[in-house]
Formats: sequence, structure tokens, C-alpha cells
Amino acid sequence: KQQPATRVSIDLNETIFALGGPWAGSCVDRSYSTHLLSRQPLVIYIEDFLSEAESKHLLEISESQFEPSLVWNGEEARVDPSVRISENALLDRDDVVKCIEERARAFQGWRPKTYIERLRTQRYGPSGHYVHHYDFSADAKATGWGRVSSFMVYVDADCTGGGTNFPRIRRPKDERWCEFIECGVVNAVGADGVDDHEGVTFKPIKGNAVFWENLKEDGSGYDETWHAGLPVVNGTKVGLNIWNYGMVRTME
Ligand SMILES: O=C(O)CCC(=O)C(=O)O
Ligand SMILES: [Fe+2]
Repeated sequence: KQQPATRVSIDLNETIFALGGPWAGSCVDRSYSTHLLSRQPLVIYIEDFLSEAESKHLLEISESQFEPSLVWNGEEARVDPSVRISENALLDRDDVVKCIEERARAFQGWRPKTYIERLRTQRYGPSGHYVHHYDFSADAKATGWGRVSSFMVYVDADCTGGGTNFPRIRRPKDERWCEFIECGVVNAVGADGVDDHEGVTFKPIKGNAVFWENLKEDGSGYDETWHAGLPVVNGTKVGLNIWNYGMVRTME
């Protein structure tokens, strides 16, 4: 086994990560169903990841916590409507939240040396959006640590627009996918001018989720994971971000 050139230790800080070992409480098993969209990068669509009651609960505990979403420009975090218009809420780790964290760990086969970042909901109103971006940062290859994978979960989707667009992922051919992704020419142009009729746009569907891996085994990022939250036209969309921070595979 190849030894990493440098060993970087990470700061396992409770304000950032959902720590505390395997959840010992009782969680009701969720019978979600999965559909493989891509192998490289790994992208899996998940139906019924959240129950109706869980979504309702997440919305309730988020309500008083929402604050404007910030963007990091390399120096400071600030509001930048050209990049992102939404509010997000850091969730208290009650039993419902811990069971969702545990479901995300189990889904990934309890991947070693991987920590879930504290869960956040994100709410978008009309013209709310997030321009195309990567969830990973470029230093994972050097440090051996990074955002190895992401879940985008739809907690509320009482909206038009607001799809999650991956312009570099090839649209699957089978018509059955049209239940979950936009088919045909959509011609919606994101706030950054990227035309979403290429690639895959997931419809926001309450309770469903998209899971993808951001980093290759060596810690470099997949270009194909470039994605956006397209502008909401009417109504409200609430997403749940589950970001998984871990050691890249070749360093494990
Ligand atoms: O809202 C979406 O559809 C995508 C959100 C997203 O990519 C993010 O918060 O990192
Ligand atoms: Fe993202």
C-alpha cells in the first residue's frame, strides 16, 4: 500500500461535523429505492429518502434558524446575489436529524474516515438560485481530505423551476427517467448563462434525493460534478445538503 507523502490531520470540530460515533438510538428503516445514473462519477438517484413526517419536521426546526446564504470569495464570506440567493439553517441534532445522518452513512457503506458535516437546509424563493459550482475544493489532492460526496435532498418542492442542473452529465435515454429529470428541450438558462438543455436537470421532488461522489480515488475532483440550483420561478424550494468530508481513497 502506498504511503501518503504527508499526513494532514483535520480538526474534528463539533460545530462543523456531526460527531459522536454510530447513533445508538432507534431509527425506523427507510425503504427508499435507488436508480443508478452514472458510474463515473458515481451518481445515484434516491426515491423517498425522507418520509413526509421527516420533511415536515425539518421544515419546522429550520424556520427560526434561516439566515442569508453566504459565498466565500477567497477572503471573506458575504452575500453575493450574482452567485447565490437563498437562506440556510444549521439544524440542531435532534433524533430525527441523527437518523438522517445515520441513513447517509449507511447508504455509503459506512465509508471509513468520513464525517458528515452538520446538516443544513437551504430555502429558495422566486429568483433564488445557486450558480454552477463544485462542492469540493481544489486542495483535496494535496491534503488527502475533502468533500468526497454530496447528497442534495428535496425537503420542500412547492415550486416551478429550481431544478438541480449537471450540464456535463449525459442524460439517460430511457423515458422512465423523465419522472425525475427534465426531458426534451427545456431552454432554461441559469443565472450564469449556462443553458440547461444539455446534461441532466433533476426536478425538485419532495422526499427524493441525488447522491454523487465529488472526488476520484486520488483526490482530484470530477469535472462532471459541476452543478447549479437553477432559479426558482414560483413558490418555494427547500433542499437539505448532506456533505461528506473524508479521506481520499488512496490515502486511507
Ligand atoms: O439547490 C440545488 O439544487 C443545489 C444546491 C447546491 O448545489 C449546494 O447547496 O451546494
Ligand atoms: Fe452544490
